[in-house]
Amino acid sequence: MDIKKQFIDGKWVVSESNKTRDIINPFNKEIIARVTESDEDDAKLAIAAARKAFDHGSWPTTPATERGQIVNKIADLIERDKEELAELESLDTGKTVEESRGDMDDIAGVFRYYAELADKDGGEIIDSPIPNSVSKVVREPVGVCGQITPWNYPLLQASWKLAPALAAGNTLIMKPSEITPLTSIKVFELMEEAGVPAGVANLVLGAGNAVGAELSENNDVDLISFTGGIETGKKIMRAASDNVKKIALELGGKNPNVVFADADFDTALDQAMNAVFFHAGQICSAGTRLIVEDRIHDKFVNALVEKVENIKLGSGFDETTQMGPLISEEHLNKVIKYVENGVKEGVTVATGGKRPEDPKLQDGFFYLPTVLTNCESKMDVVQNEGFGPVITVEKFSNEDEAIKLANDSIYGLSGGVWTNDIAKAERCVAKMRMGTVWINEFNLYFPHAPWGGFKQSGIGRELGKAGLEEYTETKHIFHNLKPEPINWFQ
Ligand SMILES: NC(=O)c1ccc[n+]([C@@H]2O[C@H](COP(=O)([O-])OP(=O)(O)OC[C@H]3O[C@@H](n4cnc5c(N)ncnc54)[C@H](O)[C@@H]3O)[C@@H](O)[C@H]2O)c1
Ligand SMILES: C[N+](C)(C)CC=O
Repeated sequence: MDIKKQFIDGKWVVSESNKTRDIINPFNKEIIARVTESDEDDAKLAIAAARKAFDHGSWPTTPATERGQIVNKIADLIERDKEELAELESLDTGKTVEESRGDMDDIAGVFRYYAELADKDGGEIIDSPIPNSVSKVVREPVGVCGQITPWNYPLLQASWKLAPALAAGNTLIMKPSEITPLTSIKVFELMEEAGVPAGVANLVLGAGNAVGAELSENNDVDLISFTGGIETGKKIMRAASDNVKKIALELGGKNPNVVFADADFDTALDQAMNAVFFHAGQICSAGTRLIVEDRIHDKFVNALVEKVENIKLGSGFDETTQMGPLISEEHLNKVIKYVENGVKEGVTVATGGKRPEDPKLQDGFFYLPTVLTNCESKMDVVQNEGFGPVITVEKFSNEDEAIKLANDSIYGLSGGVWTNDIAKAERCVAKMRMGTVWINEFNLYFPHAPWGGFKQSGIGRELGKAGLEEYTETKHIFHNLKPEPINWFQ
């Protein structure tokens, strides 16, 4: 089997360590690829290449329009190779190819959005309070950016970092999750084809505690942008403090989905299911905390259980599959323990709560879609991010109680409210402490609107104009048109 390589200073190379890692298909545990395993030394080489390209290369000062054209070309190439990319993503993650195709459309859209935005901020003239002066504000690239991504949306999360970083004129080193590097490798080939100069975009592969830690602590890195779990985020924050790097953190969520009795029942039900069982619940913004008004609670739960029991599990390459496996054995075991713990806390398993018995699913990391009822806000199962196909259900009797339950979390990534009462919806979302709130919708995102978390769900924003600003420094330039001595010290 060919060894897939890392990309440093415009060259595809194997790690000096000569170590490799096998990439596993979570549907059947087959080895689908073998990749070079980068280590700290590879990360240092990649950082040095990015530093050189930033300090001495042309990319930061290339006209923004030209940078935008290259970013746009990357979008063209992603669209050209969409099917190959989608199949790779599904092989690597287990998600259905249909989902992966949707991801690839979103990803191309992200590159196009930032290509378009690249030359739109020409700076700002300030009305200077000082006579005979010009005061202006410009935005410049931050410098060398370390970018670390998770396994659940490998290329989508990468695109949210790559596209704005390149459009703003930075150089970068990306480290994808060691479990799912395949589409990132492919997109670096496309970036090379699109004309991104050598050293501007570097790719290292390998473990977080080696390569990721080096990117986070190295003094030649100016910004670290991370998407992943809260505990890793805390480590990165600590490591980044040595040279006071800029940090952008997109962390987990434990997202409330509040359903009032006056909501459109069938739509709220369908979307509540989609909010958590899509991609087997391995979504930061999954609506894992269902909070239902007591008047409809039993009817809603019964209907949910009936629908959930019909979800079809299988290979992401089977067109009839609705839900694939979890990403790995390690993660499956975490989900099993998470539900077991809930049972010890006193929840009722309304459906699921175990691995499927279907003989065709025994080789994959499958877990049945699970509904847990009789849940209380203080329980670990309600507070901790299980990151699997598991929904907890709580009930409320009035608006204040619904908001209190929704906000009872260390996280603040996203949340939804279902009601046909417009004023009630607006009152609720005004009080919900989350970076994204949906009214009569769940889990929707697009490049134009910012994404990120309140509270411990993160720092900073991706997507939208804010996602580009993360990759810029603001500089004030003051020009005295009539300099004269001050004579203070005479
Ligand atoms: N907020 C968002 O937009 C968003 C999006 C996707 C995923 N997530 C979160 O990601 C998590 C799931 O992803 P995961 O399991 O891959 O997360 P993770 O934190 O285990 O790993 C994420 C990345 O960090 C690297 N890493 C691990 N230890 C490191 C260290 N010490 N220093 C530097 N890097 C290190 C990993 O190798 C991987 O590339 C969930 O919590 C999910 O909510 C958040
Ligand atoms: C940010 N999102 C929703 C694309 C993936 C979260 O895991």
